[in-house]
Amino acid sequence: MAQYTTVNGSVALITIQNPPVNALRAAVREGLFNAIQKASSDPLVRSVVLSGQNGTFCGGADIKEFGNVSSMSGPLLVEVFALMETSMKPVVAAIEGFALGGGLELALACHYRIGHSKARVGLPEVNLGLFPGRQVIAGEALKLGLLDRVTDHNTVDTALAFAKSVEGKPLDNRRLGNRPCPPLENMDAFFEEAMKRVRSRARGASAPVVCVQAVRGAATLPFHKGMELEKVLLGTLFNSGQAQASQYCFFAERAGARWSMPSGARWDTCRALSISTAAVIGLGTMGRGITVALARAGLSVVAVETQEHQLAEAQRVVSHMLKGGGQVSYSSDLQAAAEVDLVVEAVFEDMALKEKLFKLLSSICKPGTLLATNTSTLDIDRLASCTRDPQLVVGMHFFAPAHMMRLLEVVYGPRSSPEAVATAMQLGKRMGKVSVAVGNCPGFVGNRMLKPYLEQAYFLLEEGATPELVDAALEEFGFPMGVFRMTDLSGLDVGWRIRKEEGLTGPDVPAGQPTRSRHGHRYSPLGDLMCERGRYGQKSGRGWYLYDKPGGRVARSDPWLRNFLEEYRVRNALVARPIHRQEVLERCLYAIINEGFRILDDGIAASPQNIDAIYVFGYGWPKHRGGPMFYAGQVGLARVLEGLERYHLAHPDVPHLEPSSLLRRLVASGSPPIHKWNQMVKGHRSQL
Ligand SMILES: CCC[C@H](O)CC(=O)SCCNC(=O)CCNC(=O)[C@H](O)C(C)(C)COP(=O)([O-])OP(=O)([O-])OC[C@H]1O[C@@H](n2cnc3c(N)ncnc32)[C@H](O)[C@@H]1OP(=O)([O-])[O-]
Repeated sequence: MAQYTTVNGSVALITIQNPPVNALRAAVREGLFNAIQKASSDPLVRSVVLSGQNGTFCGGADIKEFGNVSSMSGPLLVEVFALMETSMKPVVAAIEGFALGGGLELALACHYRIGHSKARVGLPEVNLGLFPGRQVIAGEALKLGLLDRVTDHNTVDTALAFAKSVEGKPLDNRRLGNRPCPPLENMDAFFEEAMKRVRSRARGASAPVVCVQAVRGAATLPFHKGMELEKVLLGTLFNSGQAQASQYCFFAERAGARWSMPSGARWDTCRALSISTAAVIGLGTMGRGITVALARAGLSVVAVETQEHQLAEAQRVVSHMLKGGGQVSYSSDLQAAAEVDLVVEAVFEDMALKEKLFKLLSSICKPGTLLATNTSTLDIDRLASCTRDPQLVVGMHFFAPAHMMRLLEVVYGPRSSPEAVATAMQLGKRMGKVSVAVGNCPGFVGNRMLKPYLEQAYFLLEEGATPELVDAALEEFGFPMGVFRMTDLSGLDVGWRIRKEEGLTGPDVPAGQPTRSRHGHRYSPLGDLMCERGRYGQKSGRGWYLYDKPGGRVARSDPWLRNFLEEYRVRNALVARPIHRQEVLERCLYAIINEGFRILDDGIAASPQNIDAIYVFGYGWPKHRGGPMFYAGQVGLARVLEGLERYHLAHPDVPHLEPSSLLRRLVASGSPPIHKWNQMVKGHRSQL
C-alpha cells in the first residue's frame, strides 16, 4: 500500500500503491503513517520523497469507503497529514498524473511539491457534494503557489535530487499550518459578495456554499480553529443526502461503460471495430457539433451537406470552433461518404427523409461501414431495415450543443450487433462523453421520460399555473432551467413536428376529435397552439416568454401569454385554481420517475444508474439530487407511489400518472435499496 525504499543513502522514497488511482483507503493511510514514522526514526534517513505508483500521485480519499464503517479503521487522513507536516525531515511530494482532493491535501502537508508539467492538481470534491473547487494544470499551480517547481523530466528523480539538496534546512516556514493568511482589505464585504454569487449559482447545492464558509474560516481564523471549523462543516456535508447523491453520480457516470444488451452481449466480451474516418450528413446545429466532437477525438471527418449555402456557413462555423485543429473536409455530394468507417446522419427529424438516406448510404458506403443516426425519437430498426447490413445500424443520440454536452445515448435496435454497439460506445469514450447504451423505443430513455414531464407542465398551465411558477419550482429544485425556459431554448417547433408525425396534431387528426383528448386520454394542445401562432421560443423571439429579439436569451414575462391562457381556459371551461410549488414538483418529477421505472421494467435501460446518468448529463437534473431514480429512493418509494396514486385518482385520464408495476412491486417487497432494484425487473439481467 505504501512501498518504502532508501535511495542515495539518505532519502526515504515512499510510493503509494493502490491502483488505479492510488486512492487513500484505510490500508493506504496506515501504510503511509507507518512509513513516515519509519523515516522519522531511521537515523540514516535525512529527507523523504512521497510519490505514487504508475505515474499517478493520488486521486484522493477512496470514495467507495464513504458511508462505510471500514473507512473508520486505521489513521484518519488528517492524522497522516499532521504527522507528515510535523516531520523534522523535509518531505517532498513528487506529483505525476494528478493530485486530487485528499491527494492534493497530502501533497500540501509535505514541505515541498515538485510537479510534472502535465500533472493536474485540484480539490474537485465539490462534485462529490463535499468542498472545495476546480482542478488546474501544473503551470497554473506553480503560479498559484501550490507547487514549488515544475519539471518536464522524471519527476521522482527530480524530487530525489531536490530532497537531498534541502536536507538539514529549517522547515518551520515550509509548514503550511505556520503560514499566516495575508489579510485582505474589506474581508467581510469580499466574503459576503462571494457568498451571494455562489448561492445564486449553486441552485440549492450545499457544498459550494459551505465551501465559502470554510475558506472564510481559513482566511480569518488561526490554523487549528480553521481546521476545527472545516471538520464540523465537512461532517454536515458528509451526512447530507446531497453528498451521497453526488457520490452516487460519480459512479453512475462510469457505470455506463459496463454496458450490456438483453441478448447477454457485454462490454467485456465484444470488440469494437476500428474507426479512423467518419462522415457527418446534414450540417445543421447538431451536425456541426457532431463534426467538431468527432474531429476533436482525432477522426478524419468529411462533413456533407447538400444545400450549398448551408455548407458554406457550416464550414465557417466548424473551422471557427476547431480553431485550425482537427481534420475536416467538406462536400455537397453524398458519394464523399463512400470510403469512411462511420457515418453519422444528422438530417432533419423526418422518417421518410431518413429512410431514403439510409437506403442511399447503404448502396454508397463500403461494406462494414457503421451507420449511425442522431435521431432523438425515431425507430432505429425501421432505418436499419432500409440497409444492406442492419446489424451495422445504431443510434448515436447527441445532445445540443453536441461538442459540449457530455451525454451520448447509444441506441441498439433488435438487429444491431454487439460490435456495432461496442464501436459506438468506444467512440463516445474517445469524444469524452458519458455514453449509455439503451434499447430502441420512441424517445429511447431521455426523451421518453421527458414526454410525461412536458405533459404535466402543460396540464399545470391549463389548471391555473403560469410558466413562471412552474419554472421557479423546478429551478429552485436545482434544474438550470425550468421546463418552459428549456423548451423556449430548444424550440417549441421540435415537439410540434414530432406530435404531427405521431398524428396528435395537424391534418392527420380525425375531424370531430375533442380538443383536449387523444385516444381517450387527456391531451393539451397548448404547445401546438403556440406554434400555430409562430411562437417557437427564443428563435422567434416569443414563446412561453418574451425575448428582446429573435435569438435573444433574456426571458421576460409576457402579458400576451397570460391573456392567451385565460382565454384558453374560458374556451375550454377550465377554472384556474391556486397551484402550490409542491404539486408542481411532485407531478413533474414523479411523472419522470414513473416512466423511468417502466423503462427499467421494459429492459430499455439496463440499470437505474444508467437512467440517472442520462438525466444528470443530458437533461440538467441536478447532480446533488443524484438523478430521478436515486431521488425516488431518497424521497421513499412508498411516498412516490402514494403521490402517483393520489394524482392518478385526480386525473384518471392521464396514463403517465398510473403507478408503474415495477414501482408497486418494489414497494410491496419493502422498498429495497437502488442497487437491488434490478432483481425485481421482469426478465432480470445482470450488467455489473
Ligand atoms: C475527509 C476526506 C476529505 C477529502 O478531501 C475527500 C476526498 O479526497 S474526496 C476524493 C477527491 N478526489 C476526486 O474527486 C477525484 C475523483 N476521480 C477523478 O476525477 C478521476 O477518476 C481521475 C482524474 C482521478 C482519473 O480519471 P480517469 O483516468 O479518467 O479514470 P476513471 O475516472 O475512469 O477512474 C478509474 C477508476 O478509479 C475509480 N476512482 C477514481 N477516483 C477514485 C477515488 N477517489 N476513490 C475511489 N475510486 C476512484 C473510478 O471509479 C474508476 O473505477 P472503475 O471501477 O474502473 O469504474
